[in-house]
Amino acid sequence: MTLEQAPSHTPVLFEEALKWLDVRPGGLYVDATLGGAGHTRGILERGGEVIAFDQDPQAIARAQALKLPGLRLVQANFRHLTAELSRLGIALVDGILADLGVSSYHFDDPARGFSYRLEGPLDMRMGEGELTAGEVVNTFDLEELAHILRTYGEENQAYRIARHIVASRPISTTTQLAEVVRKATGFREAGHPARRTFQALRIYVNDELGALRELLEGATEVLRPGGRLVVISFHSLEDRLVKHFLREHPRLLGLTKKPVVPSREEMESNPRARSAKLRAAELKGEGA
Ligand SMILES: C[S@@+](CC[C@H](N)C(=O)[O-])C[C@H]1O[C@@H](n2cnc3c(N)ncnc32)[C@H](O)[C@@H]1O
Repeated sequence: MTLEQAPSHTPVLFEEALKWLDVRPGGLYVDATLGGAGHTRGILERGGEVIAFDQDPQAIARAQALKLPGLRLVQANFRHLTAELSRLGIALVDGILADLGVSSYHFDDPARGFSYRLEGPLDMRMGEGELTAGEVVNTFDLEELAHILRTYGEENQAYRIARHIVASRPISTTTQLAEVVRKATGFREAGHPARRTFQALRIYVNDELGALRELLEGATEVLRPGGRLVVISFHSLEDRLVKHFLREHPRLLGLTKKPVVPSREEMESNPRARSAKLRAAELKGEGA
């Protein structure tokens, strides 16, 4: 089964996330990444109330249609966590969950431009930002492009790929870009050679690492003492950022020495889960 064919709504590390979040009846939780509402439903089923964020209007609309009691929806980037909560009159919450990145809905919809296997426009915006992957690919200079591919894709052949991109302009679709990368790299490796290029563009277009940093900072301001922060990440850049933040923040107590990873069964049944890493921390008490 390819990534694109994975069931559209299978939440990753479902039981583990709810366990580390320590969901209690009557508690108030933030799901910073609503997506298909899988984790949100789990929290609601355990008696928690949820304020769920998603920057994608389609995710919000799908969840609205479910009319789930105990769920409040916020269409916003999670980097605005504290401002949005204060707009709702909420000072403190009992737990915050973030299941980062794009959802299977994004990969499955060729029009969103996330998949290098499905023909679509070079968009890759999760929310309503202005910058598209097409603009980056077609207007950024060689050095900028190579920097993006190296930094956010950890791509060894960044300069070579960037040179081919510049020489092949204009590039208007996902599969055209994938083909340019394939030619540039000489298709030597296992997996699709465009995977890292697509990851890099997506992270850059959505400023994923900047938003994550602000979410983590915000979380330390709105968690009640003893409240839990649980983050599931899908690539090493995110995981590194989360690991260091949880270790180094003076108000957080790390709960997971090593990241929690999916079972073999979960990895086999849901390919998207393969690279998932969960880390959890607790906000220290006032006197700690
Ligand atoms: C991996 S999916 C979450 C799946 C969800 N946990 C479930 O069980 O269905 C991530 C979701 O978070 C959203 N998202 C990613 N980054 C975001 C951000 N900075 N602010 C708000 N939403 C974001 C995406 O639009 C996507 O719908």
